Amino acid sequence: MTDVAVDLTSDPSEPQEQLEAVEQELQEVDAQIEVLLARQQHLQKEREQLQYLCSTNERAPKADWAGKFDWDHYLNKALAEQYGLTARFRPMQREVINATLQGRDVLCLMPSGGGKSLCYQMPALIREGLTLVISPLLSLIQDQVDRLQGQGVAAVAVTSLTPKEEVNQLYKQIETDKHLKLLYATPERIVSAKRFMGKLEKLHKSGRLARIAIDEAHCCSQWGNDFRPDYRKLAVLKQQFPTVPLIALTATATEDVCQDLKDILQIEGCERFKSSVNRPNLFYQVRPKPASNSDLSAAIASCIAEEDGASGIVYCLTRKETEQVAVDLQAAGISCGTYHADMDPASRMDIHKSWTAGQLQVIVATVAFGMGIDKPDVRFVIHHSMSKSIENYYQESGRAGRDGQLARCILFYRFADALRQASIVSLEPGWQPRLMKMACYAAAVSTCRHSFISRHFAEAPAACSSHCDCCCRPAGSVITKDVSTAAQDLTATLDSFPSSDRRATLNQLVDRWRSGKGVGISGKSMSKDECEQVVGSLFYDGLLSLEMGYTAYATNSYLKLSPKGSRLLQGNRLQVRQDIVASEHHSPRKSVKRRKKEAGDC
Ligand SMILES: Nc1ncnc2c1ncn2[C@@H]1O[C@H](COP(=O)(O)OP(=O)(O)OP(=O)(O)O)[C@@H](O)[C@H]1O
Repeated sequence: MTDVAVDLTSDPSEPQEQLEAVEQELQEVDAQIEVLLARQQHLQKEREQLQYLCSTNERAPKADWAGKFDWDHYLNKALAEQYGLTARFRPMQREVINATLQGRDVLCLMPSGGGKSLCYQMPALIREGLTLVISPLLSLIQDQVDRLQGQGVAAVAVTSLTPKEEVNQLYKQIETDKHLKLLYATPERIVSAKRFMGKLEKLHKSGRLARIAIDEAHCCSQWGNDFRPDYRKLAVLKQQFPTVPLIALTATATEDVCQDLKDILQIEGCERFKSSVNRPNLFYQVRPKPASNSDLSAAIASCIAEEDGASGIVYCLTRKETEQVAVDLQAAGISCGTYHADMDPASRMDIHKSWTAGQLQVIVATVAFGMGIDKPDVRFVIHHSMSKSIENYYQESGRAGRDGQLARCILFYRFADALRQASIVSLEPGWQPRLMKMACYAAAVSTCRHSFISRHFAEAPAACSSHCDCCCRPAGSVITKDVSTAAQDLTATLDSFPSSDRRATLNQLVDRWRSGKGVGISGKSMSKDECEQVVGSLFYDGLLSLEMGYTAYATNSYLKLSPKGSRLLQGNRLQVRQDIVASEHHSPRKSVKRRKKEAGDC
């Protein structure tokens, strides 16, 4: 910065020039002041955050979170009085609550239905101040607020559905009502409503913003199963309120996702609690999916008939499928309704309510029927088509058996569905390994399904106790078949496609193979279903790979010989698993009883 000396005795044209120079310099000074003020603000926040980290480290070096705390009595009392539960916490709940009450940032990984809501509601109930809860879904928010208000807890929500006049009223209440305990909002409100953030700032300054809870925190990560761009921007919360303890909760986060969400939410030094993902009361089963829609609907109807009228969900891939399956199930005498994103919100809510109240036995839905379903007695979740990842499947099927009683999770699978899913999700980042893993789960015939899921979430293999079809399968029901001749014929068939890309859709490949127009005749002797199974086996074993083709109207999945494939085929022998249990239909209750008698577990 230079000083400008104004000489008023010089040429009269000069003061004008000098004035301009002074004004210009003043503008520069203003700009610099702005930069410095912003820097000052940033440093003040950073100082606040560092002071907070130093003080929390001093206050609670490494507490025994399961130990005794001053507030134990109040927790037990609130559990009994507010929730009508007899002072028994579920695994990890007490530890999480203690850490957050101690002022720590917390990452809480608990399975679906494990009781995450209690972990942030309980501290809100027994302490002064307001807890801000960020939740992704309006229906989920509404459900929670209704329930809390029903228990006499002062909870409100500000969402896009709140009428404008009510928003103004709520903003006033947030400022003045010292008894308000929980404030629910969607991430969009944090990210785009400046006025809302302004209110939170004021609340923070007055010392009343007690904690922040981020439900379904895996939505922060693009590696997670439900990525929502606005969740990424929640970084602003720790930047604006560094001293306010933050608790992030999720049921489905792999290690990568955990790291990602800790970075995004800026809770690197948080306490992390993880309870096992294993849901021992769920019986997992995969059944071969019939090729025809009517056979499939009949198979689903027969699964439901085994349930003696108990409540359940059937997940389909598309809106059209939900409608067709619902018609078929109704024709089979099953009371059901559909739920998908194209329905108007009021109809969706009606169906949801009738199902929750037990007036409808089954809800046939797309995954739009998702987070926040809290019906404890769902006895079965049937997947008409595979999910796009293990995380998604775990979460969708996990809506069964939230009461801890035995429930069934049945997936109908055929290899074509993996390719169908691929064409739907192929624009999502990191979709291929996730889909591949899900296909491997579905195609497995002898790997314990509970262990498969546990390993996926980096846990030790779960003790299954015969709660999956693989562990209940009688010896000899799975054979290993030598399909090396078929594999060679199939490769030659792929080679007979135009040399520019040598790729084919599943139908093109199977049709040409069976017509014998490729090289070799093995395809001629097999049914379409068998051919599809062999192609699937080669895909899981890495001989075939996927390639996506995009046109203006459609996305197609093509199969190609992978580089690994041509290397493996040189040996000319290929062992491929072949599932021969097409006619096997387990009843888990019977199987579990039978297996317990046999006392031989997996
Ligand atoms: N300690 C407890 N004892 C008995 N029931 C409990 C306890 N804690 C929570 N619950 C009940 O368990 C059910 C599931 O709880 P909650 O909705 O918090 O699960 P969640 O972990 O958020 O599941 P999701 O991830 O599927 O939303 C609720 O009905 C809740 O009232």
